[in-house]
Amino acid sequence: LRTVLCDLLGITYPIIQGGMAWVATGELAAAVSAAGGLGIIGAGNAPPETVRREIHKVREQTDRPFGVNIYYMSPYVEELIDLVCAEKVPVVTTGAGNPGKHLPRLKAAGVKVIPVVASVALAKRLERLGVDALVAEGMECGGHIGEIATIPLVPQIVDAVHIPVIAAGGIADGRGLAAALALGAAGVQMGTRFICAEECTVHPNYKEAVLKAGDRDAVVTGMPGHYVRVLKNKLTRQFEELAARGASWEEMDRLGTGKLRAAVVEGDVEYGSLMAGQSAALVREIKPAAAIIEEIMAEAEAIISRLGTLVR
Ligand SMILES: O=C(O)COc1ccc(-c2c[nH]c(CNC(=O)Nc3ncc(Sc4ccccn4)s3)n2)cc1
Repeated sequence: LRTVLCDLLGITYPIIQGGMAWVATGELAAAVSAAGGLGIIGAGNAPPETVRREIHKVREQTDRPFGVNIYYMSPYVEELIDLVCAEKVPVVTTGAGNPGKHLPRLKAAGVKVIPVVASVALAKRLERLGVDALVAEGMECGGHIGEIATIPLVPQIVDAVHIPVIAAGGIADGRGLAAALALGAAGVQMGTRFICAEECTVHPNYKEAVLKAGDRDAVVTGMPGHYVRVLKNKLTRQFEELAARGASWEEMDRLGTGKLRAAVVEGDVEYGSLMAGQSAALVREIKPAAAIIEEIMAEAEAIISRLGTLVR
């Protein structure tokens, strides 16, 4: 099962691991890339020297393509663009902002640029600016969410652009990959599923919380324009109280700051921000990244061949 995405990025399987802040370190990205997917380092708000160390970790482990996700609310965006161009990072994904102004430099450095978008308008704007592909992220995803679910969003973006579209949001197994291909996507990006990869370096408590999550535990907190999907815990109840009394964005932001780190590094599952998507309830086991990818590919191929017989 190969798609245009495999040819565009030089990867074996059309599976991208999301560049989650604090979660997607070099260890995880290297394991996913070595297994034939595209591993991505999550730069988050980290300074360039930290990201450079993660890039070198990946390069020590594999020659396969990998990427860096640049979070456009980071104070280090300019330095990170310099870094990925200097390091000739094969792929850059971007989140929470518009990478348009950096495209000329990234393209000149031979970097493939794949922005994450949650709307058709932004998808069209970015295609016109010359990006190589797009991740269409439905609101089932973990972390900051848009307003449109994956099944309606992906085909609308597929219809609106001529570049490859990668489906994200609520996908964690071969059924999700088969569904994404049926929607016209050229591959999938998964975040929550890879939190429970053996090589992911988050605190075991965080992984445990994902394994235990049920269908209704990945709840939306925050306020209009700033919604974030996380696993229900004492922190989400504090956000609910703030929302109930009409707190300002600043108050919400103060409550949320440092909480993702608390969950990832200290394993604080009570008051940390356990960012995860609605697919958490589908993640039942911690496995090596290679096993996760192999299992998803086998399941998707079986479904697609069965669909063939059904249709025939
Ligand atoms: O219109 C424009 O100019 C650009 O507007 C945009 C608005 C939204 C997006 C967008 C949607 N989805 C994404 C990618 N998803 C995400 O970025 N998801 C995130 N989850 C949790 C985050 S919290 C965080 C991050 C770093 C450090 C610490 N905490 S970021 N980006 C992209 C562009």
